[in-house]
Amino acid sequence: KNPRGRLPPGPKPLPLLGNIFDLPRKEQWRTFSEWGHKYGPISYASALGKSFVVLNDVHTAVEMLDKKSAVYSDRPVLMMAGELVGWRDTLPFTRYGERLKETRKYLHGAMGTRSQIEGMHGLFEAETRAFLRHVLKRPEKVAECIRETAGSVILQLTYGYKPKEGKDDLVDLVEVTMTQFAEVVQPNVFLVDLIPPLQYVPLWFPGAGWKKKAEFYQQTLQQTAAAPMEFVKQQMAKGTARPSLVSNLLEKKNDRKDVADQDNTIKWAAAAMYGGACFFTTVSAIYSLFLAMTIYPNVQRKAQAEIDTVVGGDRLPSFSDRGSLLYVDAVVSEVFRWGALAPLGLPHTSIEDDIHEGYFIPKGSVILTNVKGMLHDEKVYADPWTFKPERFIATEERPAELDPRTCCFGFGRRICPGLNLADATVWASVAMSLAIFDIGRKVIDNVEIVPEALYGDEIISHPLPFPCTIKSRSKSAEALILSE
Ligand code: HEM
Repeated sequence: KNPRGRLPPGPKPLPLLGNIFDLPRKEQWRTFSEWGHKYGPISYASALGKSFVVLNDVHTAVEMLDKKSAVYSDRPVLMMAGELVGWRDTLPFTRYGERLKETRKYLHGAMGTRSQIEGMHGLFEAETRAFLRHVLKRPEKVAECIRETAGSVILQLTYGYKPKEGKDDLVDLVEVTMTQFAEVVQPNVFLVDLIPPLQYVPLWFPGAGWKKKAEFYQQTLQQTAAAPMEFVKQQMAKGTARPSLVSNLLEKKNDRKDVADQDNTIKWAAAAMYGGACFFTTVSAIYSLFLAMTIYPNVQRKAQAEIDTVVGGDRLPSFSDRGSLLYVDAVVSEVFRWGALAPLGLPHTSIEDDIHEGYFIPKGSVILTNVKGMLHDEKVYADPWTFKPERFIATEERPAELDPRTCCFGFGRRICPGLNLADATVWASVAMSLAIFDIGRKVIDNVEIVPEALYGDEIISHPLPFPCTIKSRSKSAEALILSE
C-alpha cells in the first residue's frame, strides 16, 4: 500500500514487472475502454517502474488536465523518437517549460483568433477548389489528392511556399520525414525506449544499426526544419516573400534577445505546423468524410439537400454560408467524433505528486486519455458507432449530444493549437465536396461494396484504403470548379 494514498484501481500487478503484460500493444483504446467499464473513469497500471494513469471520461480529463494544468502539462521522454532523432524540438514533444510557452505563443499569435482564421478563408476556399478539380480528374487517387492539398495549405500558411503541382522536392522531403517519424514513434519497437542507458552504445557497436538509423533520421529532420526556413529568409532578402507565419515572426522578432536562439524557436514552431500533428490529422479527417459518405448515403443526400436549398446550384458554398448550413456543420462535428483521429490524444505527464478524487497520482505518471473511448461512450452518444450528424442538432424531444471538440483536440495547456484551423479546413472540404460530388459505392460483378469503417492503429489513425466512386453531381457542378 502506498503511504501517500491509494493508487487508482487497475489490473493486478506482478511483482517487479508490474502490469507489463496487461498494457496492450495494439488498439490500446479498446483495452482502456474495458478498464473504464471495470475500474471507472481513472485507472492505473505500472510497468518497469513507470506509472500509467488512464482516463476514460471527458469530465475527469477536464478536471485533471484542464483545471490542474500546471501539474499535468509535461510530455514523457521518448528515447528513440524524441531524444535520439530529435523530435523533442518539435512542439508536440517539447517538455513543459519556457520553450513550450514561447512556441505556443508564436502559434497562438498566428492562428489563435477568429479573425486570423478568417484571414485564411480565401486560401482554404481556393485550395479546396483546386482539390475538387484534382479529384474530378483522378477520383481513384482521392487519398493522394487529400495529402497534396493538406501539404500545400500548410506550407503556404507557414512559409508562403506554394508547392509545384505533381512532384515537389519539399513536399517529398516532408513525406520522407513523416514516414521516418511514424517508424520511430511506435511504442516498444526500439529497445532503447525500454532500456534508456542503451542510448550510450557507440555507433560502431555490433547490433547498433538502430543508432545509425537514429542519426540518419535526425539529419533528415534537421534538414526538413531548416530548408523552408532558409527559403523564407532568401525571399525576404529579395523582397519577394509572401506573408506567412515565418515571415511575420521574423519581422516581429524581438532583437533584445539572442537572435540565433529566436531563429531556432521560430524554425521549430514552424516545423510543428506541418509536422505530424497538422498534416496527418487534417488528411485523416477529410478521408474519413469520404469513407462515411460511402457507407451512409442518406447523410450525404441530406447534406446535399441543405446545400442546394441554402446555396443553390450556381455557386460553391463559402464560409459566409456556414451559419445557415446547420446539417453540414453537424457532419463536420460527426467526422471529428466518429473518426476519432487521435485515439489516445497525446500523452501528458505530471510534474509533481497529486491527489485526485482521493487517489494518489505519483509525479512523472504518464496520463493517457482514451479519446476514442470518450467519443464512443454509449452513456454520452446514442448508437456511438453509427455516423449520425443529427445527434448534434437539438430537437424538442432531446438536447444535442456533447460536442466532440470537448475532447478530440486534447486538454489543458497542451490543447491542440491548430483546432480552429482544423475546423475551418475540414468545414471547407465537407461543404464544397458535397456540393460538387456524389460519393458512392463501387459495384463489382453486380455487387455493391459497402466498406467497413476500419482505421489504422497509429497515434494519428487513418481510415484504411477503401473502395468508392466519386462523380460530379451534374455538368453545372463540374463547370463551377473547372471555370477557375
Ligand atoms: C484535424 C483535426 C485535429 C485533431 C483531431 C487534432 C488533435 C490534437 C490532439 C488530441 C493533440 C494533443 C493535445 C493534448 O496533448 O492534450 C494535438 C496537439 C497538437 N496539434 Fe492538433 N489536431 C488537429 C489538427 C491540427 C492542425 C491543423 C494543426 C496545425 C496547424 C495541429 C497542431 C498541433 C500541435 C502543434 C500540437 C501539439 C501541442 C502541444 O504539445 O503543446 N493540429 N492535436
